[in-house]
Amino acid sequence: MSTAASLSAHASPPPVLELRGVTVRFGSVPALSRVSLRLRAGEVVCVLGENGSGKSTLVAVLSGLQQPAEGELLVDGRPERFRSPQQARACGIATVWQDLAIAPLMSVWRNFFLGAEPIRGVWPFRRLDVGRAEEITARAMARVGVPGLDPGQAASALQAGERQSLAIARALHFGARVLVIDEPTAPMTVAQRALVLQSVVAAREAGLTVLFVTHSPQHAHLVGDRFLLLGGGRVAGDLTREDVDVHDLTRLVAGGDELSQLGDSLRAAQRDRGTGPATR
Ligand SMILES: Nc1ncnc2c1ncn2[C@@H]1O[C@H](COP(=O)(O)OP(=O)(O)OP(=O)(O)O)[C@@H](O)[C@H]1O
Repeated sequence: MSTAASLSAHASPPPVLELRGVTVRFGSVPALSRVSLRLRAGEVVCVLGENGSGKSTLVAVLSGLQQPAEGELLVDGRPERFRSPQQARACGIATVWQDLAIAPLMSVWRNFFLGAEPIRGVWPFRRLDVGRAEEITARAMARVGVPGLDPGQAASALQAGERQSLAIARALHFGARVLVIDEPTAPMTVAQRALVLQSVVAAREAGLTVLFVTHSPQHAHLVGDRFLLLGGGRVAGDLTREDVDVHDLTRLVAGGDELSQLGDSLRAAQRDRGTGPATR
């Protein structure tokens, strides 16, 4: 094997999704400032930060709702420019929004398929295969930790966590590769919150990459492999599970200045160890 061929054979695959120096401004206010991040296959990266730190703007960029003023977005190492959420979806990026738009009067299975329902028979005798649609929906929901759900019931009967699970199950079923989840800030029971976390774990087990935006360091530490800390629209820290325990993470998210200082010293330490990412 030639040197070049052996190098490429051993090169690690590019990140599934990468941002390089992304800046978003609203008027003169930068909501994101030169943000770089890399999402690798099968990892859960949690995004944490105070109100106004840029979390929603980051979600908007990744989901094609907001185009950056500067910087690059790469999918599998290829530069992409999302001009709409459809383009992000076509690249396998599914976003589960806080305030999910569901059709409350339609059944759970109808909401699951939304236009992609299984059909049986041949034209002109084509029929919607309701039995199969219900079976697929029930199986997909069980996979994300909601077993025994009646897929025929109205979606309005679902609680907040179950609605998130439905959206995650849908993304899994329809072949998303990256799941961007904006955890609802609205009050939820512990059981409903647990469902969202369970769905995150199920997505990772299915090999998906997950970017999980949460206000809770405790939730982040339960499911995350890495923690991206935003402060004032900048990446103030990019930490692994080995870097921080849940108490450190909680303290860091609560204290902005300390967070940036710790982020700086951790990045310096990573550079010294040669383990840090090149662009941060
Ligand atoms: N459409 C907009 N027009 C003007 N400024 C905006 C807009 N959206 C966000 N901003 C500003 O950009 C900054 C980042 O906001 P963003 O909503 O991304 O933060 P966040 O971390 O998601 O906050 P929260 O946790 O409160 O949702 C804030 O200063 C916010 O006021």
